[in-house]
Amino acid sequence: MTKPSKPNPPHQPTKPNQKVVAVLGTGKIGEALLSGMIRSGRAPADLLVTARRQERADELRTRYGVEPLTNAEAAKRADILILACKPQDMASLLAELAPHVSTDTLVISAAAGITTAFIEEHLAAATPVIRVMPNTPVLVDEGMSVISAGSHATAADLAHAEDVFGAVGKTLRVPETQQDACTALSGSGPAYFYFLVEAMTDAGILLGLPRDKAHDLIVQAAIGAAVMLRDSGEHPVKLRENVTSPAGTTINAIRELENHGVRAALIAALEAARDRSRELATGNNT
Ligand SMILES: NC(=O)C1=CN([C@@H]2O[C@H](COP(=O)(O)OP(=O)(O)OC[C@H]3O[C@@H](n4cnc5c(N)ncnc54)[C@H](O)[C@@H]3O)[C@@H](O)[C@H]2O)C=CC1
Ligand SMILES: O=C(O)[C@@H]1CCC=N1
Repeated sequence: MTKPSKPNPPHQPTKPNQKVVAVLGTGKIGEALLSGMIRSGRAPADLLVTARRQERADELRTRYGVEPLTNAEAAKRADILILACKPQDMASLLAELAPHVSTDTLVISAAAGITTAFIEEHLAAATPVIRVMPNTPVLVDEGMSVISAGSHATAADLAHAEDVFGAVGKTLRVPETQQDACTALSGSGPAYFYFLVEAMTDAGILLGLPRDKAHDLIVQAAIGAAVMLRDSGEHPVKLRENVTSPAGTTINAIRELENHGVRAALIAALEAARDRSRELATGNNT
């Protein structure tokens, strides 16, 4: 593949060292990242977005003051491209971008399953590519973004990725071989907690509580438990034991969770998510 060069004149960022970042595919995670970058102090003038529908482009301009462009224009102007389309749309997006991405553009994919090798094959040789698996709590600056370098990404490229994603939560570097597992645990992770809250709220209804009270109680229990998990330094088993009084209420609930195979269900669920991530690797899986 021939090596395209950057257009002249380049986009001028508002700060001399500020990279221009483009989000290509501004759905749920793309918009969450965009809003996070703005909250973290990036000027809307240094942020570019692309959207397939005009209505969506107008919405993003109004909401964030960013400039919606075509994918080709964004690829020409940005220093960093964040690809946030579905894995199934990745091949066609890359085909559209390839003639316009120069080898000094950092390409970051947030798509589940899609490997850095797959992206590298579609772009000019030596294009730096990084795979990142964020999660939706980037919306509240409590995201977890798991980062792996492709074969041409440098330490400076990784630092740029950590700069972008670190502004909206934590980051963790892993070998790319662990990305499918991390996608199952962390990328999809928030959904499991929402599912548990939903189910426990239903349990509260069964026990006769109004839905809003049941919801508030479970959400606060979740927040308290999460903060203790993060800050107490205690193992989760110890934290659970501290709640579980002899001949008390909690142990009766735990026995039912074990009887119903909840632990095994969670292990199977995450394995299924990991397998789906692997299936999506080629992007052509519906
Ligand atoms: N939703 C989540 O919690 C997470 C999603 N991801 C990944 O992020 C990606 C997007 O997921 P969602 O935001 O949930 O999906 P979504 O369906 O909300 O967003 C995808 C967006 O990409 C746009 N798009 C598709 N092809 C395009 C193209 N050629 N040019 C410009 N825009 C294009 C669509 O119009 C849509 O707005 C997926 O690859 C997913 O694996 C990663 C981590 C977490
Ligand atoms: O469900 C999905 O495929 C995406 C990737 C991780 C979270 N959401």
